[in-house]
Amino acid sequence: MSTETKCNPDLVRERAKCTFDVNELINLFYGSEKATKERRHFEDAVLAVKELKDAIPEEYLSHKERYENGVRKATILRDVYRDYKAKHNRDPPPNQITKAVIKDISPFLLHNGMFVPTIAGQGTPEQQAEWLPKAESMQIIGTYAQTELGHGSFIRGLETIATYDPKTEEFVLNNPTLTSFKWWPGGLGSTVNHCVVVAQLYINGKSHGIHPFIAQIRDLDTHKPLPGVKVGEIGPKMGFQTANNGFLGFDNFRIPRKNMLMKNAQVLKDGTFVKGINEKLTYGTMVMVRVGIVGDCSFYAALAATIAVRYSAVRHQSHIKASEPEAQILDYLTQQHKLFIAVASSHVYRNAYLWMEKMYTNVMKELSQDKQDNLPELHATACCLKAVCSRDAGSLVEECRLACGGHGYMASSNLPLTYGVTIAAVTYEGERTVLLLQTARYLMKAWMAALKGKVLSPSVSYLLNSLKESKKPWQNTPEGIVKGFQHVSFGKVKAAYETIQKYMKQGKDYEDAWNLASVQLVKASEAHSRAILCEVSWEAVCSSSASPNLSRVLQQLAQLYLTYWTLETSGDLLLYSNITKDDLIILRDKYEELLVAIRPNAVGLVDGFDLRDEILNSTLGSYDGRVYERLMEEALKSPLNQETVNSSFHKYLKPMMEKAKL
Ligand SMILES: CCCCCCCCCCC/C=C/C(=O)SCCNC(=O)CCNC(=O)[C@H](O)C(C)(C)COP(=O)(O)OP(=O)(O)OC[C@H]1O[C@@H](n2cnc3c(N)ncnc32)[C@H](O)[C@@H]1OP(=O)(O)O
Ligand SMILES: Cc1cc2nc3c(=O)[nH]c(=O)nc-3n(C[C@H](O)[C@H](O)[C@H](O)COP(=O)(O)OP(=O)(O)OC[C@H]3O[C@@H](n4cnc5c(N)ncnc54)[C@H](O)[C@@H]3O)c2cc1C
Repeated sequence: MSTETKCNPDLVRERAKCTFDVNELINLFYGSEKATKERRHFEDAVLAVKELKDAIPEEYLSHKERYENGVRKATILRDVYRDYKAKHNRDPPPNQITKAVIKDISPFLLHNGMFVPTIAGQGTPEQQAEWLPKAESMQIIGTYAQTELGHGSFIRGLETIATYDPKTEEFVLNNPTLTSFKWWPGGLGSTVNHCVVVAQLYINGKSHGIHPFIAQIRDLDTHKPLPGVKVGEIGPKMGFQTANNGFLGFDNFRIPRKNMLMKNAQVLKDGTFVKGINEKLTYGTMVMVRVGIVGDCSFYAALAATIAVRYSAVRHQSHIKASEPEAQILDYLTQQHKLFIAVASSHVYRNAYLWMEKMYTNVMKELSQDKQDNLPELHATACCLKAVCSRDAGSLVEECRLACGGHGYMASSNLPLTYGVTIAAVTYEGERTVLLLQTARYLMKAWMAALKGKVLSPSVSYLLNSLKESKKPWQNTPEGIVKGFQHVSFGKVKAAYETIQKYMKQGKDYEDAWNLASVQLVKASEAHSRAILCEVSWEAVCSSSASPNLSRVLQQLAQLYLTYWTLETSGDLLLYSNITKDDLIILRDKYEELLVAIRPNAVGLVDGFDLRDEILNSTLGSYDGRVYERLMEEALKSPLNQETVNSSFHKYLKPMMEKAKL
């Protein structure tokens, strides 16, 4: 981190006000002092590589140049990872240094994030032994090719076909229609030479559902597409410019039988299909990534909050009192209302991620012993938390951007790109509504079980309690608010269920009744997610090992989250819990008190995310607060400022002005 010597005096004052030890917060957030040290050490090693520094900001490069620069840096970064592993005999610690290097999204994201994990999770030991060493060492580069032009959400509707030919013991891959073309996979455009292709399996004319296959699509020496492969890049997007998303189609492209990933289901040499214990295990990589996305949401909220809070401490505009100097914009309560929820939410998502990660690890362990009982709960929980956290994180980043006024609109603030990248998570890895409806299926089943008095899984057991406790008075405590959110979820689950029953009594079949109730079903899932986020984060704060000084501030943040959402969803609480108008007024006052209480620690709290200037990559958010200097320095890098008079003056402006004289 930079020293305080050249720091903006407002930030120096802010840091002096902080009531807790920032290093303690950093160590708590990242797990331990050792974890912090190792992470920083690795980040130092990456940032010491001169070739990773960009000569000019990415925004001035063409689409093609941006990609090429991204690949160049991704390969150097990969060497640093490899060297670290060789030296320390372990992988580098979890870190976000790719943000400092690639800025946008790495063309290797899908290789590391989905290609390798799919081989590890869906391959037999023999298949893992064949491909993992090559993939992990980057002898081969891959992606996860599932989505098609015509289908992304409904994966049973995918049209890519893998027909087994027992004579040659091969699968023949085909994309018979335009809509069957793979569309979106990261790195597919120009980077990868392999992919996991998700395709419909046909044996002797019979369909056996979708399965993952490994296909080599480009020559390893020339990188030319292999015969029978049509592949390319899909063009510019809202973000993900360097992710190199691509399209892909096969024309009678043959792959050996062993290239179907067969941990779950198998095709024997003679074409016999052996079903797996649960066909949904084929969707396993998506579950893993959905859990990871909750963690990503914590990072993006932290990044945006760090930029906006530091900027708001440096920025002065207007007066609170006419007699006093212009105020730091962070002193306006409205600004605190916009920003502190982003700080608080980052902690909430982090705790939810750690909680989900544990659930994921347990279920994976159980699956390895052929025990599947807790898989539905994992799937339902990962779906709704991914859906709610990504949408909320996107909104929080946008609110942080807006809170920086005009300068937040500058690319050099890094907030526009951060928004583009964060909001993508609402769609990828399962579109928000679609995932919430998956959770709703689970909730409806849980509700029916609750009505029968059955024992429910831990994440929905509150439905039973709420059934018993619906008459208890509201309590204006964090625990009371958590219960309140559970009552809202309970009320919405019950209402959605009863709506389905109502339509069925009117003669509709279950599917139509489901569709007619689906707005309510989505809202029930959202309420369920909010109840989980509130409960998990409050419990995490209460059981944390933080010192009293830090613990006080973390509790304030967690209470801010609870109170913010109570006020945001007060209508629901009035409808489904025993909260009263008076309780809401008390909580409104409490919320304002929390903003005021958190205010002196705002800069300390974002320093506690320990995001280096290179990761923030923002003129507005640097540790030293040299906002105006940086804005000007970055503007001067514009190619338009490298010449006094641009040629367009002579070509267009001057002739126009002269014509106007005639
Ligand atoms: C740590 C790593 C983090 C780093 C991140 C790096 C990577 C970033 C990636 C960024 C790039 C993005 C990549 C992608 O987007 S890849 C493509 C992702 N695509 C999707 O997510 C598609 C979404 N659609 C689906 O998942 C399915 O189609 C859907 C679940 C919506 C429906 O499937 P299906 O029609 O087959 O199922 P039903 O609705 O009929 O349900 C039947 C029952 O099956 C249960 N089910 C469904 N899915 C699962 C699952 N994954 N696990 C367990 N069980 C599952 C479902 O609940 C039903 O059960 P019941 O019958 O009991 O109700
Ligand atoms: C940046 C980015 C990167 C991606 N990377 C990859 C990748 O590497 N590999 C890959 O395979 N894919 C990738 N994808 C694709 C992504 O997984 C899909 O776009 C996503 O799953 C959504 O599917 P869709 O585009 O078909 O949306 P659609 O399903 O067409 O959604 C459109 C609308 O229809 C609604 N809808 C659809 N079905 C239902 C339903 N059953 N009930 C109610 N409403 C419904 C949705 O809610 C939404 O409002 C990526 C996408 C993005 C944006």
